[in-house]
Amino acid sequence: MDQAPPDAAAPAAVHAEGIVKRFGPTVALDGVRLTVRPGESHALVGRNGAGKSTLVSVLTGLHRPDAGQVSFGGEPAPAFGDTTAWQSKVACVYQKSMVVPDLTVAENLFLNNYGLGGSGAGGRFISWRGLRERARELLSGYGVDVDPNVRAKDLPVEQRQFVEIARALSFGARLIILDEPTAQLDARGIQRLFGKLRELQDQGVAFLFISHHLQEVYELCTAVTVYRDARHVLTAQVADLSKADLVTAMTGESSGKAAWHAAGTKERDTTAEPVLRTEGLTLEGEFEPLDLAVRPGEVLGVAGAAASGATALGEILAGMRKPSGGSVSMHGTKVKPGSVPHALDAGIGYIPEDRHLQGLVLERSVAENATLTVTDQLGPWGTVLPSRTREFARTMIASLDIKTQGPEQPVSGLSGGNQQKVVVARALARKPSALVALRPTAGVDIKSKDSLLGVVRTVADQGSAAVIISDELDDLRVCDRVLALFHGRVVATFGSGWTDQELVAAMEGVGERE
Ligand SMILES: Nc1ncnc2c1ncn2[C@@H]1O[C@H](COP(=O)(O)OP(=O)(O)OP(=O)(O)O)[C@@H](O)[C@H]1O
Repeated sequence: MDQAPPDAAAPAAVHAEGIVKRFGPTVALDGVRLTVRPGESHALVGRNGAGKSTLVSVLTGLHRPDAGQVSFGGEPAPAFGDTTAWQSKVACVYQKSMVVPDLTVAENLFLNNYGLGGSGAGGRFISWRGLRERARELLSGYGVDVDPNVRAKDLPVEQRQFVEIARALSFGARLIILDEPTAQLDARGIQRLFGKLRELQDQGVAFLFISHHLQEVYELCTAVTVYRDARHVLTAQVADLSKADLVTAMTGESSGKAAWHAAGTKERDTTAEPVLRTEGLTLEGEFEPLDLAVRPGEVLGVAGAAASGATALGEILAGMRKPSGGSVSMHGTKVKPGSVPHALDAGIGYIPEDRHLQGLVLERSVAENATLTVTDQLGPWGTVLPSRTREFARTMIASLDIKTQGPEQPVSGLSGGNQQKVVVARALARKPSALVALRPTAGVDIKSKDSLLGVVRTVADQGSAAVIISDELDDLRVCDRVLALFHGRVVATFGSGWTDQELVAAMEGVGERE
């Protein structure tokens, strides 16, 4: 941490005090506070459901708090509903893009703000050339090297985030909230993002950083605030707080060492017939022909960063995409390619990466979502008995530690990490013979991560096969064997006992090991 210390005398970039927010019977925030100083990079951490996203909604004017005050730069927050005024104070870069995919970078930068880009005619006439020039100036002013003529949808995630940050700064905001900004970035992308954030901090921009990756908190942030069960627990300088103390503050328990369910805990029959097999499986432009064999009791890891082809592999195994060649078989029988129902019938359970697009029906209850794939087992002759659905959901809620008011609560009212657990519950509901998980712990807190990966390990120990596709080292630690994919090619194979450095190097295409 080599940044200059934030100016303690200057008014806080944001100060929130006594914030209370209720959703029906749920108290999401119970009198919490937060202060972020100019030029500071401040982490907000806590377990799933602790109240982080709710605070972000309050700080960005999306939710009106039931009690408490917010100020920016020493001035009271704008009136509720005055969107333009809020935009001039604060912006949040979400995992989900806020830019309009079909518009160019320049258009996105000056969306609702054309006067700035044009001739100053108050937005009545748009000077496209002026717009582009102004966009170029603005981006280079913040040191962002992105072509303003490119459509937003063609930008890599990292550059899209830069554009969103530049856009917020152009509205006058001096506080940027980053909600899990590294979720879709590879190691180099993360370093570039962090480099950019440090530069902006030196110019006095303040960041509130929300992440479940504690090592990123230690790398980037100067201060940290912990919420637990809707309450403020601690604010400290990162340098003064050990990781163990931070985890204790988050969980309320003395942490000890996380009990990772290590690979190879049980003797396996290495001659058993594979449950899941691929032969010459390939998707042109994504990955080269791949022969995989996953035996009962085995967890196979496929390690690969964004452009490795790993995601496409997972989607093909789940029947969501068609391969351009080769086959997938279950217990020796070929599975019809590109068909989710056939994959399900063959016994393949799938935990998708994006819970919103592929996982959940948000307005339906936890119970309904958790049982979507097993409605045929919930009552006689195709009926669905609500009592059985609820009972099933209760078991899942308990075993996965899902924080919810109960099985009847709509999934839209759950925190992000708890929604992800419902997706996992749904995949497990059918008791799959092969479980395919794509970055299963994205957005899940450190303690839940442990129990979730433990569930995958248990499913395998009970005789199923499991494939975990991820670039998260913690996800891969439960695996018995890990293949590293780089640009669509297996570049290394690891048994247990790999080091973080070796695996990262292989995923980045700079280390080879057979
Ligand atoms: N719209 C809503 N309706 C009902 N309850 C809600 C709503 N939004 C949030 N909650 C509840 O408020 C609590 C805090 O949720 P919040 O999303 O702020 O947690 P979080 O700390 O961001 O969690 P995560 O790390 O999982 O994203 C949770 O119990 C959640 O179920």
